[in-house]
Amino acid sequence: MSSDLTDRIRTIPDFPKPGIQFRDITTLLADGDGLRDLTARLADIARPLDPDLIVGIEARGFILGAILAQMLGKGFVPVRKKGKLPGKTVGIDYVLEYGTDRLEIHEGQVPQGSRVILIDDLIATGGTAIAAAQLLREQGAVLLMALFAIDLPDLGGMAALAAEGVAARAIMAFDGH
Ligand SMILES: O=P(O)(O)OC[C@H]1O[C@H](OP(=O)(O)OP(=O)(O)O)[C@H](O)[C@@H]1O
Ligand SMILES: Nc1ncnc2[nH]cnc12
Repeated sequence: MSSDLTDRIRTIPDFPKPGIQFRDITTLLADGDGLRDLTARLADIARPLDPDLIVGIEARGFILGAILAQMLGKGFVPVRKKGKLPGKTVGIDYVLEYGTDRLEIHEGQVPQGSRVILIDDLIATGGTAIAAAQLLREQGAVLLMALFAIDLPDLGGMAALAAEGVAARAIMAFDGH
């Protein structure tokens, strides 16, 4: 837990709907020291695992994931929401609070047997990360770890990932929704 980094996260009440405390990483990203310290800590966790690829989840996982991939000298692969990728895709449907959504990657960008680290800015219920993990495993990837800047432990996402056999780490934690 890093209080310095935590202090750089802005909390916006009632966004995008009443009762949600939105943990906004843009204030940390806009702070050069904060961005350097956060990405250094992510890289310290990821580097010893010697991944082949960093896979980031749309949208804020792209920012951290691309920086992490560059720091490690590895490639970056985006997991996008339905219909955004131009090439042939493989995907997975997953259940949201209301209805379903779909995550997709470009076919062939996560080769069978590749050792990958999955990254996103935040884990809440874990639904998004679990769907992405399942998609990667369906491609035959070895999922080394899921990494997050922020965990919301009250929503149980890290526990849900553990129940799926996915190792996971987060740099910061915030109480509440
Ligand atoms: O653990 P979960 O309950 O699945 O929630 C976590 C997801 O929610 C946020 O993305 P959001 O859905 O806001 O999409 P965006 O990054 O495209 O704005 C966050 O960046 C994670 O991807
Ligand atoms: N409280 C929250 N803040 C920012 N992103 C989120 N995604 C899901 N819950 C969130």
